[in-house]
Amino acid sequence: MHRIEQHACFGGRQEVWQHDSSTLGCAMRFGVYLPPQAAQGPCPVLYWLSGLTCTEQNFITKAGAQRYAAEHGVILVAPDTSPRGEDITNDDGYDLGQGAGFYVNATRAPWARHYRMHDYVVEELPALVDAHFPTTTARGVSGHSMGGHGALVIALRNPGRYRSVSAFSPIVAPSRVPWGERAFEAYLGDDRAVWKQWDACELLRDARERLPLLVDQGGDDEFLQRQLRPELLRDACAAAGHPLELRMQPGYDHSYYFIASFIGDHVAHHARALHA
Ligand SMILES: N[C@@H](CCC(=O)N[C@@H](CSC=O)C(=O)NCC(=O)O)C(=O)O
Repeated sequence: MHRIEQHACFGGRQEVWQHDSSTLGCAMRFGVYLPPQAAQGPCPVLYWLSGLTCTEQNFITKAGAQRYAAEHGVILVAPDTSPRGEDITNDDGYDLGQGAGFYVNATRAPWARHYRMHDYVVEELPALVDAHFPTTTARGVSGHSMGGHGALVIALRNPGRYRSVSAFSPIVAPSRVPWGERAFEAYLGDDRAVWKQWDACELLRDARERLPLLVDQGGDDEFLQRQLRPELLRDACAAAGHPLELRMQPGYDHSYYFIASFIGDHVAHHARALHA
């Protein structure tokens, strides 16, 4: 593993690292923000999962989260959104292949060989982060859009592994919207029963842990009705008795301007659980 960027930032350091991933079978990059408190001792980690078309750069350059991570003494880790490389299967569309890993473990050829973003985010990356940086065992997970889906599904599939979860504009029911249907058919095949294992609204029914969900959704989001459908999450949480704070934010779109406007609330939400 080697460092490819280092910048002073709010008294701490924003870094980008590259390593060879055994899970994905390719080189991967991730951003890590080390708050000033990390120079004195271990800090908890908030994992951020970005959306379609993103790399490790979008969140670290656009969300403005470092200010709040420095305030709360939280390490931020932001991985890329898929395996990458010329020899890695891709698609011409922005919503499949590189930049669109959907945080699942693909089971279908030709995707299954490299597209294992769930295991990368849940197993390999935290082990690497914990070995190289001053971390405590407390972890939270958050993300945007495809990454919001990833955060919800990863928390629901792995009870006990995360202390907090939140999402911006998440794809809450990928089995029922075009982005998710296209990705799941390619990565998982056409058996929709299998898709349910990767769909937050389905997983909520039998969740073994009831971590409170904080979700922000822009009211003027261009993807609101066709791809995101937050009402399905509201209904699934109500039916399962799962705690949800769904905040509709009038006038906000799907962009990182929206994320930057409310990321402080999300970092504070995670910090409360991670420092408890
Ligand atoms: N029409 C866009 C679609 C890509 C897009 O909007 N990506 C979002 C996430 S969408 C859901 O996962 C994003 O975060 N983009 C990067 C950014 O910095 O804003 C296109 O064709 O690119």
